[in-house]
Amino acid sequence: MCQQSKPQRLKRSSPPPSLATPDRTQFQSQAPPLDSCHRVQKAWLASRVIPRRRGGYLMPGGQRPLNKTNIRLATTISRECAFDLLRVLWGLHPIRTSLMMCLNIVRGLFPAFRGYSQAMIVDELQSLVSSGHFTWSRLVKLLVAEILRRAFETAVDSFATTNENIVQDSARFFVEYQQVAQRLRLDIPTLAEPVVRDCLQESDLFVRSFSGMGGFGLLSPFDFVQIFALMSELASHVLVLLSLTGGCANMGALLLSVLSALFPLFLSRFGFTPSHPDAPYTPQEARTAERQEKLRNLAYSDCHRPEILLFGLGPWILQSWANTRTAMMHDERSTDSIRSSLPQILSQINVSDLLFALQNMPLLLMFQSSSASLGSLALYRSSIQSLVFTVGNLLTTVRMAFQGIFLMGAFCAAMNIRPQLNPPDEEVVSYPTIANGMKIEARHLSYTYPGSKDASLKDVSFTLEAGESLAIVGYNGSGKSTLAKVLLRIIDFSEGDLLVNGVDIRRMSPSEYHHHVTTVFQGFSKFNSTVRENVGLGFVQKLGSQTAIEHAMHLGGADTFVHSLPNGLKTKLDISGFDSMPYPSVSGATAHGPSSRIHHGLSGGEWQRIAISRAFMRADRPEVDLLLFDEPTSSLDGHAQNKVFDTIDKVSRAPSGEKTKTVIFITHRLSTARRADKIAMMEKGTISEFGTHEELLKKGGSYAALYKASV
Ligand SMILES: Nc1ncnc2c1ncn2[C@@H]1O[C@H](COP(=O)(O)OP(=O)(O)OP(=O)(O)O)[C@@H](O)[C@H]1O
Repeated sequence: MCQQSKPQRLKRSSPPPSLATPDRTQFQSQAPPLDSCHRVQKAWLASRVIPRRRGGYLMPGGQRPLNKTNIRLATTISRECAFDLLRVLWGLHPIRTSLMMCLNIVRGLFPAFRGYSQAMIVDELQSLVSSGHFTWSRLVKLLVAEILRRAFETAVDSFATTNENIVQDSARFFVEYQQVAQRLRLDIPTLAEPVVRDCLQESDLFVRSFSGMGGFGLLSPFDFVQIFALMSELASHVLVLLSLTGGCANMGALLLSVLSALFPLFLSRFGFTPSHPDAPYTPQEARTAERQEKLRNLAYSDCHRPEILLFGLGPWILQSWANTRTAMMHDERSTDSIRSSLPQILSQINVSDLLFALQNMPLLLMFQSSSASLGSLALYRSSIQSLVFTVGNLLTTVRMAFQGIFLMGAFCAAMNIRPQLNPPDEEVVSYPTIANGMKIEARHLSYTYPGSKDASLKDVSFTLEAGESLAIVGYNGSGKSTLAKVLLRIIDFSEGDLLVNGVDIRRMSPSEYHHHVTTVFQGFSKFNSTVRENVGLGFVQKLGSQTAIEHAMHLGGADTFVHSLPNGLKTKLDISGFDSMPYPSVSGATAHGPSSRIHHGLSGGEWQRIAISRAFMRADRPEVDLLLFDEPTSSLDGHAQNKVFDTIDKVSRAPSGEKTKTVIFITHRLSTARRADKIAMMEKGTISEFGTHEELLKKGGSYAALYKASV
């Protein structure tokens, strides 16, 4: 299957007609050889082209017209990915899946079998009546036999449904897991590509089709089994009809039969059909569902992406999501097993359906003197109706399957998108550790944001020795944060070189590099969670350690106000500024405990202290060589600000006083900037002045002017 092979790297190349701008990224055309995954990507992309509309692409989820080109593309996708994907899904539960296929084919035979069996009953009754030896006991016996047959059918149906649910659940877990994992792997530049976003959106639709969220074109691979069932049903009806000889043209009897066929409908309208209320949502299930959704959103969220990448939260999110998903599936399965108990099976026997057995009574009475076989008449009638119905169903299913193939293609293509910042496997080098922190050499760096006309970084060059501290200052919009993101390997640069400890940063795996840095972003994340998680996620391995979290909060100056919060570390923080609504439960009580209703808001400065504490969760770890803070104290009072910079200084040194970490901070407070060993003055995307505070003052340039203005 595609996702088992090496993921494809995205590159800029000549765009397809619908992605007309030359800068747009599309799936890489690696030639030669054009491997199977790439063929799927190309076929999926081509299927979105709107014919005769230059540059026109279908919206994600848009229906592909049934034409020659799309049939060819669907065939390519099926050949390259569908069968492999089905094989992997089959491998999750080989026996149950085989059973599911067989049972579906058997279930397809039920309607014809039912009609045939009823015809036999009717014929039997006809011969009883015409022979003049009519006895009620014989009739009751036949009806009981029919009811038992129906009960058997229902039991098989129920077993098949339970089996199918188990198979579908594991398949669903598999595809959802793959999807969430892939989302977490992707970096910001990759996710910024429109074609990647569309692909992920269609892939998401495919994954959702496993949840039974129907709609046209949403057909999971396991629903394809339905096609087999329908075909076996169709074949059985055709066989029955072929086996019937001649036709009885008694219109009155046919009319009577049609009216009696409508009778069950009346019954269901007046509430005789058993209802199947949804299982109530317990508070525990509500909490699990809420957490699962929250983690899924976190994996999908763009605003949290930098910190997820930087703090390496991918595996933690994935694991936590998998735990909640498994718990939910366990709950659903136990509900299913309760449902499949004997009384439940019996209650599923449809009363109105059973009455079908009585439908032929009027016919019998009418034809008791006739030599015509009532059974064959009834069978002929029901087979014709079923045949028409089955053909209609089959056509709809095939049309949905056709659309489903393209969504499956999107899923296979999405699984093979390679994060742009990841170096090719053959070029990867490990992060080289050197003494005293991280040495950074930037040479003529330039960067333009996608879609922007002007470069945000232009010809940026500087060298920072390991253990040195650098303050980046400058006017708003001069490129300071952009430079920070480039240095943190959150975004790429278009031109120039960036060496870290003497090695090209582009040759390092970003996730490995991120182990050696910690940061506070200017627009840091506010997680919709407890204080504990908001701080502890800075070093997820210590998330369970109260001591580590307390220590980080102490360094970040957050301990005092956190201790005064109603639930201390367990206080849920409100990121929206609005109280979140409690989750309703069946009993009318909230799904949360009493304390969890409290979502506490924080001031800007308090949030900033939480973000600083998060960075301090790992700042003093030996493997962390670079501390980068983008305006970390912009909301703090002067006293707190000095304390934070004292702490940064302390953390960046060994107990002996020797510098062990490189520090970079961006600030607008020049009184703070002068604490740094070096200062970079940024103007219009470039470093206009670089040196010590004294050197720059002496120079009398932009920095000196800015400094004089600030004091
Ligand atoms: N995502 C983006 N897409 C396009 N342009 C961007 C984006 N982010 C920033 N820019 C532009 O890049 C330039 C540099 O922005 P940057 O955030 O690096 O400035 P800054 O020096 O950090 O500003 P401030 O002091 O206000 O924080 C600005 O002109 C800004 O408009």
